[in-house]
Amino acid sequence: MKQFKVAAVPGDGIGPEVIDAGVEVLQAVAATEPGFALDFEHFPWGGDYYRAHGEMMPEDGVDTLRAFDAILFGSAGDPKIPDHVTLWGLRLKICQTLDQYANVRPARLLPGITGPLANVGSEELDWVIVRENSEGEYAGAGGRVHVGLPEEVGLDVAIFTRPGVERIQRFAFELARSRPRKKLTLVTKSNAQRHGMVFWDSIFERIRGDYPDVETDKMLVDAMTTRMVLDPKSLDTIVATNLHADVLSDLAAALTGSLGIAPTGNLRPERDMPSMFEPIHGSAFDITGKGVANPIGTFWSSAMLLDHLGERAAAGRLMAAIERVTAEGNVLPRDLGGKATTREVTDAVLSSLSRGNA
Ligand SMILES: NC(=O)c1ccc[n+]([C@@H]2O[C@H](COP(=O)([O-])OP(=O)(O)OC[C@H]3O[C@@H](n4cnc5c(N)ncnc54)[C@H](O)[C@@H]3O)[C@@H](O)[C@H]2O)c1
Ligand SMILES: O=C(O)C[C@@H](O)C(=O)O
Ligand SMILES: [K+]
Ligand SMILES: [Mn+2]
Repeated sequence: MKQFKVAAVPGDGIGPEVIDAGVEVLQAVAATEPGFALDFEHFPWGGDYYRAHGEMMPEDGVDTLRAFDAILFGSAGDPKIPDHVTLWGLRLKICQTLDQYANVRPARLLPGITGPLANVGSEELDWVIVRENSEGEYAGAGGRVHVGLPEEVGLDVAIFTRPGVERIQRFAFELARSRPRKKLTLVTKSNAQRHGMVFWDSIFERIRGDYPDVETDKMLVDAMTTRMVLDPKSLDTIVATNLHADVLSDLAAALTGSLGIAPTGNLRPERDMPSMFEPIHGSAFDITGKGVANPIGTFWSSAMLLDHLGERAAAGRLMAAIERVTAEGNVLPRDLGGKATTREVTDAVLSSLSRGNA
Protein backbone atom coordinates (compact mmCIF):
# COMPACT_ATOMS: atom_id res chain seq x y z
CA MET A 1 0.00 0.00 0.00
CA LYS A 2 1.27 3.47 -0.86
CA GLN A 3 1.81 5.77 2.10
CA PHE A 4 1.77 9.49 1.26
CA LYS A 5 3.14 12.06 3.69
CA VAL A 6 1.07 15.24 3.68
CA ALA A 7 2.06 18.41 5.56
CA ALA A 8 -0.89 20.42 6.85
CA VAL A 9 -0.12 24.13 7.30
CA PRO A 10 -3.41 25.74 8.42
CA GLY A 11 -2.04 29.25 9.01
CA ASP A 12 -4.42 31.83 10.47
CA GLY A 13 -7.95 33.24 10.40
CA ILE A 14 -10.34 30.65 8.96
CA GLY A 15 -7.32 28.65 7.74
CA PRO A 16 -7.40 26.22 10.70
CA GLU A 17 -11.20 25.86 10.42
CA VAL A 18 -11.14 24.82 6.77
CA ILE A 19 -7.94 22.76 7.03
CA ASP A 20 -9.34 20.71 9.94
CA ALA A 21 -12.33 19.99 7.71
CA GLY A 22 -10.10 19.19 4.75
CA VAL A 23 -7.92 16.76 6.70
CA GLU A 24 -11.02 15.02 8.04
CA VAL A 25 -12.47 14.60 4.55
CA LEU A 26 -9.15 13.45 3.06
CA GLN A 27 -8.81 10.86 5.85
CA ALA A 28 -12.32 9.64 5.09
CA VAL A 29 -11.49 9.26 1.39
CA ALA A 30 -8.27 7.39 2.21
CA ALA A 31 -10.02 5.11 4.71
CA THR A 32 -12.11 3.56 1.96
CA GLU A 33 -9.26 3.24 -0.55
CA PRO A 34 -7.29 0.03 -0.25
CA GLY A 35 -4.44 1.36 -2.40
CA PHE A 36 -3.07 4.21 -0.32
CA ALA A 37 -2.94 5.90 3.06
CA LEU A 38 -2.33 9.51 4.04
CA ASP A 39 -0.01 10.32 6.89
CA PHE A 40 -0.59 13.91 8.07
CA GLU A 41 1.80 16.08 10.01
CA HIS A 42 0.62 19.49 11.26
CA PHE A 43 2.77 22.60 11.31
CA PRO A 44 1.39 25.39 13.52
CA TRP A 45 3.09 28.21 11.63
CA GLY A 46 1.65 31.70 11.26
CA GLY A 47 0.69 34.58 13.55
CA ASP A 48 1.16 32.91 16.94
CA TYR A 49 4.45 31.41 15.81
CA TYR A 50 5.49 34.93 14.72
CA ARG A 51 4.58 36.43 18.10
CA ALA A 52 6.66 33.78 19.83
CA HIS A 53 9.64 33.59 17.46
CA GLY A 54 9.65 36.75 15.33
CA GLU A 55 9.12 34.85 12.08
CA MET A 56 6.14 33.10 10.49
CA MET A 57 7.84 29.73 10.23
CA PRO A 58 11.22 28.35 11.28
CA GLU A 59 14.30 29.13 9.23
CA ASP A 60 14.53 25.50 8.10
CA GLY A 61 10.74 25.10 7.74
CA VAL A 62 10.75 24.83 3.97
CA ASP A 63 13.50 22.20 4.17
CA THR A 64 11.27 20.23 6.50
CA LEU A 65 8.50 20.40 3.88
CA ARG A 66 10.75 18.96 1.17
CA ALA A 67 10.33 15.50 2.68
CA PHE A 68 6.56 15.53 2.09
CA ASP A 69 4.61 14.29 -0.93
CA ALA A 70 2.24 17.28 -0.80
CA ILE A 71 1.26 20.25 1.34
CA LEU A 72 -2.27 21.31 2.32
CA PHE A 73 -2.30 25.03 3.14
CA GLY A 74 -4.92 27.26 4.77
CA SER A 75 -4.18 30.97 4.79
CA ALA A 76 -1.45 33.46 5.60
CA GLY A 77 -2.90 36.57 7.24
CA ASP A 78 -3.27 37.74 10.83
CA PRO A 79 -5.25 40.84 11.84
CA LYS A 80 -2.40 42.08 14.09
CA ILE A 81 0.52 41.59 11.68
CA PRO A 82 1.00 43.53 8.42
CA ASP A 83 -0.28 41.53 5.42
CA HIS A 84 3.02 41.73 3.55
CA VAL A 85 4.85 40.21 6.53
CA THR A 86 2.44 37.28 6.81
CA LEU A 87 2.22 36.63 3.07
CA TRP A 88 5.96 36.81 2.41
CA GLY A 89 6.78 34.92 5.58
CA LEU A 90 4.58 31.94 4.82
CA ARG A 91 2.77 31.40 1.51
CA LEU A 92 5.28 33.12 -0.75
CA LYS A 93 8.22 31.71 1.19
CA ILE A 94 6.99 28.18 0.58
CA CYS A 95 5.85 28.70 -3.04
CA GLN A 96 9.00 30.53 -4.09
CA THR A 97 11.55 28.37 -2.26
CA LEU A 98 9.99 25.18 -3.62
CA ASP A 99 9.69 26.86 -7.03
CA GLN A 100 6.02 25.94 -7.34
CA TYR A 101 5.76 28.06 -10.45
CA ALA A 102 2.45 26.88 -11.87
CA ASN A 103 -0.56 28.05 -9.92
CA VAL A 104 -3.61 26.32 -11.34
CA ARG A 105 -7.01 27.81 -10.52
CA PRO A 106 -10.05 26.01 -11.91
CA ALA A 107 -13.30 27.97 -11.95
CA ARG A 108 -16.51 26.23 -12.82
CA LEU A 109 -20.12 26.41 -11.72
CA LEU A 110 -20.73 23.37 -9.56
CA PRO A 111 -24.10 21.62 -10.02
CA GLY A 112 -26.91 23.34 -8.18
CA ILE A 113 -25.00 26.60 -7.69
CA THR A 114 -26.52 29.70 -9.22
CA GLY A 115 -23.84 32.25 -9.98
CA PRO A 116 -24.47 35.97 -10.32
CA LEU A 117 -24.59 35.83 -14.14
CA ALA A 118 -28.04 35.29 -15.64
CA ASN A 119 -28.40 32.28 -17.93
CA VAL A 120 -24.87 31.06 -17.25
CA GLY A 121 -24.54 27.46 -16.10
CA SER A 122 -21.70 24.96 -15.95
CA GLU A 123 -21.77 24.57 -19.74
CA GLU A 124 -21.00 28.25 -20.16
CA LEU A 125 -18.45 28.70 -17.38
CA ASP A 126 -15.68 26.12 -17.13
CA TRP A 127 -12.25 27.71 -16.98
CA VAL A 128 -8.78 27.07 -15.68
CA ILE A 129 -6.68 30.10 -14.88
CA VAL A 130 -2.93 29.44 -14.94
CA ARG A 131 -1.15 31.96 -12.74
CA GLU A 132 2.61 32.45 -13.02
CA ASN A 133 3.65 31.80 -9.43
CA SER A 134 7.35 32.52 -9.06
CA GLU A 135 8.27 35.94 -10.43
CA GLY A 136 6.72 38.92 -12.22
CA GLU A 137 5.11 41.44 -9.89
CA TYR A 138 5.85 39.05 -6.98
CA ALA A 139 9.58 38.84 -7.66
CA GLY A 140 10.17 40.77 -4.46
CA ALA A 141 12.59 43.23 -6.04
CA GLY A 142 12.24 46.77 -4.77
CA GLY A 143 12.50 48.81 -1.66
CA ARG A 144 11.75 52.03 0.17
CA VAL A 145 14.27 54.84 0.34
CA HIS A 146 14.29 58.17 2.20
CA VAL A 147 11.67 56.70 4.49
CA GLY A 148 9.56 59.34 6.17
CA LEU A 149 11.06 62.22 4.21
CA PRO A 150 9.11 64.28 1.67
CA GLU A 151 11.11 62.69 -1.16
CA GLU A 152 10.37 59.11 -0.02
CA VAL A 153 10.25 56.52 -2.80
CA GLY A 154 8.56 53.10 -2.89
CA LEU A 155 9.55 50.63 -5.59
CA ASP A 156 8.20 47.22 -6.61
CA VAL A 157 9.96 46.01 -9.73
CA ALA A 158 8.27 43.31 -11.79
CA ILE A 159 10.81 40.84 -13.14
CA PHE A 160 10.00 38.63 -16.11
CA THR A 161 12.66 36.15 -17.19
CA ARG A 162 12.65 34.19 -20.43
CA PRO A 163 12.78 30.80 -18.64
CA GLY A 164 10.11 31.92 -16.18
CA VAL A 165 7.70 33.14 -18.85
CA GLU A 166 8.34 30.30 -21.26
CA ARG A 167 7.83 27.53 -18.69
CA ILE A 168 4.49 28.87 -17.47
CA GLN A 169 3.21 29.45 -20.99
CA ARG A 170 4.27 25.95 -22.08
CA PHE A 171 2.58 24.55 -18.97
CA ALA A 172 -0.60 26.41 -19.95
CA PHE A 173 -0.43 25.12 -23.54
CA GLU A 174 -0.08 21.54 -22.27
CA LEU A 175 -3.00 22.02 -19.90
CA ALA A 176 -5.15 23.59 -22.63
CA ARG A 177 -4.27 20.66 -24.91
CA SER A 178 -5.47 18.19 -22.27
CA ARG A 179 -8.91 19.80 -22.09
CA PRO A 180 -11.68 19.09 -24.61
CA ARG A 181 -11.79 22.57 -26.14
CA LYS A 182 -8.00 22.97 -26.55
CA LYS A 183 -8.23 26.71 -26.22
CA LEU A 184 -5.79 29.11 -24.56
CA THR A 185 -6.19 32.84 -23.92
CA LEU A 186 -3.11 34.90 -23.11
CA VAL A 187 -3.76 37.88 -20.83
CA THR A 188 -1.28 40.75 -20.60
CA LYS A 189 -1.25 44.54 -20.52
CA SER A 190 1.16 45.12 -23.36
CA ASN A 191 -0.29 48.44 -24.42
CA ALA A 192 0.79 50.17 -21.21
CA GLN A 193 3.54 47.93 -19.86
CA ARG A 194 5.71 48.09 -22.89
CA HIS A 195 8.66 45.98 -21.74
CA GLY A 196 7.75 42.92 -19.68
CA MET A 197 4.27 42.49 -21.13
CA VAL A 198 5.44 42.86 -24.72
CA PHE A 199 8.04 40.24 -23.82
CA TRP A 200 5.22 37.93 -22.63
CA ASP A 201 3.35 38.48 -25.92
CA SER A 202 6.43 37.80 -28.03
CA ILE A 203 7.27 34.56 -26.22
CA PHE A 204 3.67 33.42 -26.66
CA GLU A 205 3.79 34.27 -30.35
CA ARG A 206 6.98 32.23 -30.77
CA ILE A 207 6.04 29.08 -28.86
CA ARG A 208 2.45 28.77 -30.00
CA GLY A 209 3.69 27.16 -33.21
CA ASP A 210 4.71 24.16 -31.09
CA TYR A 211 1.04 23.58 -30.19
CA PRO A 212 -0.79 23.71 -33.53
CA ASP A 213 -3.75 21.82 -32.05
CA VAL A 214 -4.37 24.56 -29.44
CA GLU A 215 -6.50 27.50 -30.52
CA THR A 216 -5.17 30.77 -29.10
CA ASP A 217 -6.19 34.34 -28.62
CA LYS A 218 -5.05 37.23 -26.46
CA MET A 219 -6.60 39.91 -24.32
CA LEU A 220 -5.58 42.99 -22.43
CA VAL A 221 -6.34 42.40 -18.78
CA ASP A 222 -8.86 45.24 -18.43
CA ALA A 223 -10.93 44.01 -21.36
CA MET A 224 -10.59 40.47 -20.02
CA THR A 225 -12.68 41.39 -16.96
CA THR A 226 -15.60 42.37 -19.18
CA ARG A 227 -15.23 39.28 -21.36
CA MET A 228 -15.32 37.04 -18.27
CA VAL A 229 -18.60 38.63 -17.24
CA LEU A 230 -20.28 39.13 -20.62
CA ASP A 231 -19.03 36.20 -22.67
CA PRO A 232 -17.83 33.49 -20.26
CA LYS A 233 -18.39 30.63 -22.68
CA SER A 234 -15.79 32.03 -25.08
CA LEU A 235 -13.03 31.18 -22.56
CA ASP A 236 -11.41 27.92 -21.51
CA THR A 237 -7.77 27.96 -20.36
CA ILE A 238 -6.24 31.31 -19.44
CA VAL A 239 -2.62 32.21 -18.73
CA ALA A 240 -1.53 35.43 -17.04
CA THR A 241 1.10 36.96 -14.79
CA ASN A 242 1.25 36.48 -11.05
CA LEU A 243 -0.69 39.65 -10.19
CA HIS A 244 -3.11 39.74 -13.11
CA ALA A 245 -4.13 36.12 -12.56
CA ASP A 246 -4.47 36.72 -8.82
CA VAL A 247 -7.04 39.43 -9.50
CA LEU A 248 -8.82 37.57 -12.31
CA SER A 249 -9.16 34.43 -10.20
CA ASP A 250 -11.04 36.22 -7.41
CA LEU A 251 -13.40 37.56 -10.08
CA ALA A 252 -13.73 34.05 -11.52
CA ALA A 253 -14.52 32.70 -8.04
CA ALA A 254 -17.27 35.29 -7.54
CA LEU A 255 -18.73 34.42 -10.95
CA THR A 256 -18.97 30.77 -9.86
CA GLY A 257 -20.84 31.66 -6.70
CA SER A 258 -18.31 32.58 -4.02
CA LEU A 259 -14.66 32.99 -3.15
CA GLY A 260 -15.30 30.22 -0.62
CA ILE A 261 -15.46 27.44 -3.20
CA ALA A 262 -12.42 28.27 -5.34
CA PRO A 263 -9.45 25.86 -5.22
CA THR A 264 -5.85 26.02 -6.28
CA GLY A 265 -2.70 24.00 -6.68
CA ASN A 266 0.73 25.60 -6.44
CA LEU A 267 2.37 23.05 -8.66
CA ARG A 268 5.94 21.99 -9.06
CA PRO A 269 5.43 20.16 -12.36
CA GLU A 270 8.88 18.52 -12.26
CA ARG A 271 7.88 16.79 -8.99
CA ASP A 272 11.36 17.05 -7.52
CA MET A 273 9.84 19.15 -4.74
CA PRO A 274 6.34 19.00 -3.23
CA SER A 275 3.36 20.92 -4.56
CA MET A 276 0.98 22.82 -2.30
CA PHE A 277 -2.82 22.92 -2.39
CA GLU A 278 -5.02 25.59 -0.81
CA PRO A 279 -8.33 27.37 -1.20
CA ILE A 280 -7.70 30.66 -3.00
CA HIS A 281 -9.35 32.71 -0.26
CA GLY A 282 -7.51 34.25 2.67
CA SER A 283 -7.95 34.47 6.43
CA ALA A 284 -11.43 36.07 6.24
CA PHE A 285 -11.09 38.04 9.47
CA ASP A 286 -14.78 39.03 9.36
CA ILE A 287 -15.92 35.42 9.90
CA THR A 288 -12.97 33.93 11.80
CA GLY A 289 -13.97 31.74 14.74
CA LYS A 290 -17.67 31.77 13.87
CA GLY A 291 -17.67 28.27 12.43
CA VAL A 292 -19.31 29.42 9.20
CA ALA A 293 -16.40 29.36 6.73
CA ASN A 294 -17.16 27.53 3.52
CA PRO A 295 -14.86 24.48 3.42
CA ILE A 296 -15.65 23.59 -0.22
CA GLY A 297 -12.61 25.48 -1.60
CA THR A 298 -10.44 23.32 0.66
CA PHE A 299 -12.28 20.11 -0.30
CA TRP A 300 -11.87 20.87 -4.00
CA SER A 301 -8.18 21.69 -3.40
CA SER A 302 -7.92 18.36 -1.57
CA ALA A 303 -9.28 16.61 -4.66
CA MET A 304 -6.57 18.37 -6.68
CA LEU A 305 -4.01 17.14 -4.15
CA LEU A 306 -5.18 13.53 -4.58
CA ASP A 307 -5.10 13.93 -8.34
CA HIS A 308 -1.54 15.25 -8.15
CA LEU A 309 -0.53 12.23 -6.06
CA GLY A 310 -1.81 10.06 -8.90
CA GLU A 311 -4.91 8.95 -6.97
CA ARG A 312 -7.34 9.85 -9.76
CA ALA A 313 -10.17 7.58 -8.65
CA ALA A 314 -10.09 8.95 -5.10
CA ALA A 315 -9.97 12.52 -6.43
CA GLY A 316 -12.98 11.78 -8.62
CA ARG A 317 -14.91 10.29 -5.69
CA LEU A 318 -14.24 13.35 -3.56
CA MET A 319 -15.28 15.73 -6.35
CA ALA A 320 -18.45 13.70 -6.93
CA ALA A 321 -19.23 13.83 -3.20
CA ILE A 322 -18.85 17.64 -3.19
CA GLU A 323 -21.01 17.97 -6.29
CA ARG A 324 -23.77 15.78 -4.84
CA VAL A 325 -23.97 18.15 -1.88
CA THR A 326 -24.13 21.28 -4.04
CA ALA A 327 -26.63 19.66 -6.41
CA GLU A 328 -28.93 18.61 -3.57
CA GLY A 329 -28.71 22.16 -2.28
CA ASN A 330 -30.15 21.59 1.21
CA VAL A 331 -26.82 21.93 3.06
CA LEU A 332 -25.06 25.02 1.74
CA PRO A 333 -22.86 27.49 3.61
CA ARG A 334 -23.89 31.11 4.06
CA ASP A 335 -21.75 32.49 1.25
CA LEU A 336 -23.64 30.22 -1.17
CA GLY A 337 -27.01 31.38 0.10
CA GLY A 338 -27.55 28.63 2.69
CA LYS A 339 -27.42 28.49 6.48
CA ALA A 340 -25.07 25.59 7.11
CA THR A 341 -21.99 25.82 9.31
CA THR A 342 -18.54 24.51 8.38
CA ARG A 343 -19.30 21.42 10.50
CA GLU A 344 -22.62 20.79 8.75
CA VAL A 345 -21.16 21.16 5.25
CA THR A 346 -18.29 18.84 6.23
CA ASP A 347 -20.74 16.25 7.58
CA ALA A 348 -22.80 16.51 4.39
CA VAL A 349 -19.71 15.83 2.25
CA LEU A 350 -18.66 12.94 4.54
CA SER A 351 -22.11 11.40 4.25
CA SER A 352 -22.15 11.99 0.50
CA LEU A 353 -18.78 10.22 0.29
CA SER A 354 -20.12 7.18 2.09
CA ARG A 355 -23.23 7.15 -0.09
CA GLY A 356 -20.92 7.30 -3.12
CA ASN A 357 -19.05 4.29 -1.78
CA ALA A 358 -22.19 2.27 -1.18
N1 LIG B 1 -3.29 32.40 -0.02
C1 LIG B 1 -3.39 33.09 1.10
O1 LIG B 1 -2.80 32.71 2.09
C2 LIG B 1 -4.21 34.34 1.13
C3 LIG B 1 -5.15 34.59 0.12
C4 LIG B 1 -5.91 35.77 0.17
C5 LIG B 1 -5.75 36.63 1.24
N2 LIG B 1 -4.83 36.34 2.21
C6 LIG B 1 -4.73 37.19 3.43
O2 LIG B 1 -5.95 37.06 4.17
C7 LIG B 1 -6.23 38.29 4.84
C8 LIG B 1 -7.62 38.79 4.49
O3 LIG B 1 -7.64 39.10 3.10
P1 LIG B 1 -8.94 39.57 2.28
O4 LIG B 1 -9.97 40.06 3.24
O5 LIG B 1 -8.49 40.43 1.19
O6 LIG B 1 -9.49 38.24 1.57
P2 LIG B 1 -10.27 36.98 2.15
O7 LIG B 1 -10.26 35.94 1.09
O8 LIG B 1 -9.72 36.58 3.46
O9 LIG B 1 -11.77 37.49 2.39
C9 LIG B 1 -12.52 38.20 1.41
C10 LIG B 1 -14.03 38.04 1.67
O10 LIG B 1 -14.43 36.71 1.31
C11 LIG B 1 -15.01 36.03 2.40
N3 LIG B 1 -14.53 34.64 2.42
C12 LIG B 1 -13.27 34.23 2.13
N4 LIG B 1 -13.17 32.90 2.27
C13 LIG B 1 -14.38 32.47 2.66
C14 LIG B 1 -14.91 31.18 2.98
N5 LIG B 1 -14.16 30.07 2.91
N6 LIG B 1 -16.20 31.09 3.35
C15 LIG B 1 -16.97 32.19 3.40
N7 LIG B 1 -16.55 33.43 3.11
C16 LIG B 1 -15.26 33.56 2.75
C17 LIG B 1 -14.52 36.78 3.64
O11 LIG B 1 -15.40 36.57 4.73
C18 LIG B 1 -14.42 38.20 3.13
O12 LIG B 1 -15.66 38.82 3.22
C19 LIG B 1 -5.09 39.24 4.46
O13 LIG B 1 -4.10 39.11 5.45
C20 LIG B 1 -4.58 38.66 3.15
O14 LIG B 1 -3.23 38.99 2.89
C21 LIG B 1 -4.08 35.22 2.18
O1 LIG C 1 -1.50 36.79 -3.99
C1 LIG C 1 -1.22 36.09 -3.04
O2 LIG C 1 -0.15 35.46 -2.99
C2 LIG C 1 -2.13 35.97 -1.87
C3 LIG C 1 -3.52 35.62 -2.23
O3 LIG C 1 -4.24 36.70 -2.73
C4 LIG C 1 -3.64 34.42 -3.11
O4 LIG C 1 -4.43 34.47 -4.04
O5 LIG C 1 -2.98 33.42 -2.83
K1 LIG D 1 -5.36 30.34 0.89
MN1 LIG E 1 -5.61 36.16 -4.29
